[in-house]
Amino acid sequence: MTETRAGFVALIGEPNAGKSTLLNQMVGAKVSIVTHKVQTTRARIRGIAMHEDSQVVFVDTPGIFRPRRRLDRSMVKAAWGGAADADLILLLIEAHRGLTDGAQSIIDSLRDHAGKTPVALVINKIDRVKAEQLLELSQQVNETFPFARTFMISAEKGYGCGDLMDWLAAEVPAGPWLYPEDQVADLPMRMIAAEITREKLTLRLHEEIPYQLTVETEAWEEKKDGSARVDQIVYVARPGHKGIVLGKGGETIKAVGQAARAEMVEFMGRNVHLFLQVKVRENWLEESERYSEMGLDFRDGDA
Ligand SMILES: Nc1nc2c(ncn2[C@@H]2O[C@H](COP(=O)(O)OP(=O)(O)OP(=O)(O)O)[C@@H](O)[C@H]2O)c(=O)[nH]1
Repeated sequence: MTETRAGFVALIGEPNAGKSTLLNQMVGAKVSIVTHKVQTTRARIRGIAMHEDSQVVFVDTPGIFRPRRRLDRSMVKAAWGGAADADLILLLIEAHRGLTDGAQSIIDSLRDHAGKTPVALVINKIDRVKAEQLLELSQQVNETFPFARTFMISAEKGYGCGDLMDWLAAEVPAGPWLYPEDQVADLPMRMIAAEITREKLTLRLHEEIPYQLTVETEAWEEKKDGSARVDQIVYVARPGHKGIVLGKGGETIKAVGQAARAEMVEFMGRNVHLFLQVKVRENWLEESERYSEMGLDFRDGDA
């Protein structure tokens, strides 16, 4: 019997570094929704890649950025918690932007938060620069932190992604798979569906609220006629937000539901019946139970 391996890989980087694009490339499906809107992702499982006998579970974090408001600080804390709990961390930087202030501040935080978790530097978007520039940048960034490895990739074109995947598959710890093989196919669909709805909410609502809401696919039922019934709950952090998400006479949630359903139909290529409910869940960021359901453990909360 061959030995199985499995582990969590946290993707960190400035907004737009290409985390979602890389995930899509590695997982081989449109698991993570690529959007031009910044900071749309929060710590959670974003995709599972099976590579030979390894199961690599990618955890995406919100754009780790410098906190300005209180909410941002708790988001950043959660993001770093997700990163430190992972088996490996990938720091994505953009080749053409180089070592930006934002990237530098993430590297500074890595010193405080990464602990013993190995961090690999992933220089993305190499299709946008010349080779000399790349070597110089790699050297410059490597002087700032003891990265376990450096990869130069183009997430969009797939360059270098195979080597990165080989490395991840070899580096995750030996052990049983975290998700049964037959669930791996199903789990992303539920996550994709939740992500689609969250994206529609983000596009429709004011700036502040989207970071304080989360969407979960509660139930997924396969119908005899080939369609799927999808029940989702939109959790908001404050009672006052419920009304905003619902909108006047339920207008907002209805429009979000229609847009999300249309995208799900297109994505899955079959009919979908989508049911959305809005519930209040205060302090959801601290709810470790929810996070552990997603494969993350936020027990001590001050990682
Ligand atoms: N030229 C080039 N563009 C890329 C590459 N990878 C990603 N992009 C583009 O960069 C933009 C941002 O990519 P995303 O994958 O959404 O970035 P992200 O880090 O997930 O962003 P957030 O979720 O907002 O933090 C998109 O327009 C991608 O098409 C690459 O290798 N080369």
